[in-house]
Amino acid sequence: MLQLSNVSKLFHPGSPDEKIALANVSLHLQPGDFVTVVGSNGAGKSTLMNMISGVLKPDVGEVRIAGSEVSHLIEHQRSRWIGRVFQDPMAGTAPNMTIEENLAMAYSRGKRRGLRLGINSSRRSMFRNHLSRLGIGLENRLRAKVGTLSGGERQALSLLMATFTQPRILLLDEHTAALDPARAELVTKLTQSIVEEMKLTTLMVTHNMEQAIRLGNRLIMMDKGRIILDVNEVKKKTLTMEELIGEFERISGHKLSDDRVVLG
Ligand SMILES: Nc1ncnc2c1ncn2[C@@H]1O[C@H](COP(=O)(O)OP(=O)(O)OP(=O)(O)O)[C@@H](O)[C@H]1O
Repeated sequence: MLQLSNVSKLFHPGSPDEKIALANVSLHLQPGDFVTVVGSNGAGKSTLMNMISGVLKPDVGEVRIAGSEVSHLIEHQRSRWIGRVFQDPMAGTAPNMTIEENLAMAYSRGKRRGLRLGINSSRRSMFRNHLSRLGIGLENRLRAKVGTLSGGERQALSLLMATFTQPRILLLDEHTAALDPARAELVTKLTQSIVEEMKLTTLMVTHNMEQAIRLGNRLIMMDKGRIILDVNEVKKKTLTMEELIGEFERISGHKLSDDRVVLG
């Protein structure tokens, strides 16, 4: 479903600020894979997500989604294949628009102009059905401005919007990191159920090691622009946090330097 082949990205090449963000990264995700991504500060996790979503283009290498080469396509040209939820609850939604307007916008994403429909009663009832699955009462607040929702409610809505049209790839960029523990757990549970139900191919960056081990069927660890550890479903089931951090230090040759790391 997703194939990165020998992808490299260098920022400010040839200058004293030169940074290797991705170094010859290859990654292949099967349909329905749910991969958690961990690593130290500056390891290249966000660059990897940006490379998949089209915010960045590789200097070298190629990106394929569902068999099509998309390396040359910019972000909005890939948007119908990709759903993304960011760390910042303000990022995925339009605060001055209502819940139903936000959902209508998400629903029309990637559709041809003529196929875009406004908000009518059948659409409203479809939105209500989707919202009720979140279990937080948003189905009764269709006309509330999104800016009035709490951070957790906004992230739940962002998740729904990102997955509304069954994207080929779902990118979760530390999407629970800015929430308090109870809200983070709620959004994590919603993520699990939506991903499982829709069988979405998912990549989730997290600084929470416990979450990285508990969720998904595969875990990759990055350091200095490379994937240094790739843990499969069987190994992940028995993996402990101590082993994961020990493996990181053994392979990378240095301590896991992550000022945001959460050990669970
Ligand atoms: N737009 C940019 N311009 C210059 N350097 C950049 C840019 N984006 C990222 N980098 C550099 O590329 C490297 C990888 O950064 P990236 O943000 O992908 O890491 P990360 O793993 O997401 O880190 P963190 O967990 O700290 O957010 C870092 O050295 C970073 O400073």
